[in-house]
Amino acid sequence: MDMTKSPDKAEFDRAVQADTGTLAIEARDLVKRFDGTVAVDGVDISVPAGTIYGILGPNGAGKTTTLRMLLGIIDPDSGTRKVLGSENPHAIAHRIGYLPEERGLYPSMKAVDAIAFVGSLRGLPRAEGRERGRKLMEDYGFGHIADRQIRQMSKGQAQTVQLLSTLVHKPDLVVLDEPFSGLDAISQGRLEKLIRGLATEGTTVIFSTHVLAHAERLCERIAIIAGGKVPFEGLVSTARDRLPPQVHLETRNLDGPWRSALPTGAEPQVKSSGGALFDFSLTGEVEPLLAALIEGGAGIEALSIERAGLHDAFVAIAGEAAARALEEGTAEGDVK
Ligand SMILES: Nc1ncnc2c1ncn2[C@@H]1O[C@H](COP(=O)(O)OP(=O)(O)OP(=O)(O)O)[C@@H](O)[C@H]1O
Repeated sequence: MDMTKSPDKAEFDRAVQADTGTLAIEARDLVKRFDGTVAVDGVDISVPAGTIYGILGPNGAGKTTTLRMLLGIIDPDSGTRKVLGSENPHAIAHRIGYLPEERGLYPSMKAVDAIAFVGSLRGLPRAEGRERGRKLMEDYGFGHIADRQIRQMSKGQAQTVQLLSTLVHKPDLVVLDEPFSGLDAISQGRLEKLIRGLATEGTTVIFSTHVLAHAERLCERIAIIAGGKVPFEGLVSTARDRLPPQVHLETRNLDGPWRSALPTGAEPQVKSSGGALFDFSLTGEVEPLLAALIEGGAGIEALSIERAGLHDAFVAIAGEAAARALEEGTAEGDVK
């Protein structure tokens, strides 16, 4: 599906620009081939400034390649990208923090020195980097290991230090490639909090993930990517609204005039107590349904109406195979 021409996306972009005048990232129709094989095939991305954005897809979908094109590490074969208002990502590198998929800091460096070193690559004087690095470590609850060498740290601790190093020069945009991979449940929760805090302070965050729950909890907008294509780009709520809400209804009575208010095909499961259970998709408004149930004497015992979750929306948008690949790519220990 060509989302560039999708009315809801075009409308949202216009609304975003009218509201804030700012998209931190605007990429259109990015294409990248490796040895003749298309890795990324027409990706569109619109990230409003100060928001959290997720690129969601299974292994090999094209997430890293997309992020690298946005950063200017590789150039697209075609398409356009504008990052923090610039069409040349290198010109604004000092305003970006990047956690690459490949992890690694110098093992012999102390944490504060490693953070200062990464900051210096983005133009921050080392002494200031060390000072800020210590503060970042303390704020994160890592003050007690600020002077420990990277080699003496656990994998998760070292990864967190690397993440903090991407923030030391106070970037306007933070790009995180699979930041949750390899972290235990508690560290993942703390990272979610850190990301939320960044956005609250006005920093734009874009991250890739193959775990739906992180995207669902954190993001305002997402791109769903599968096989290099983006079948959905937009608000998480818009993705969820692709599917009708699900109604679960329990009634004391089995029959009555109220039954005509239920969609055709909503077959009851008869309860031994005489009532019935119904599960069906809400096709119209809630109020008329509720009125018909009450006035028609259904005897409501329980009623819940649930919006579709991102998982079901993902299946509807990207298909069963992509959803299975997403789940299979979820490494053991990943927290959902
Ligand atoms: N430098 C490269 N040379 C050749 N093929 C590449 C290169 N980089 C990526 N690819 C291929 O492009 C496709 C997309 O890879 P990419 O790393 O962007 O996916 P991803 O969604 O980030 O997956 P993962 O989570 O596994 O890293 C894959 O088929 C991959 O094998």
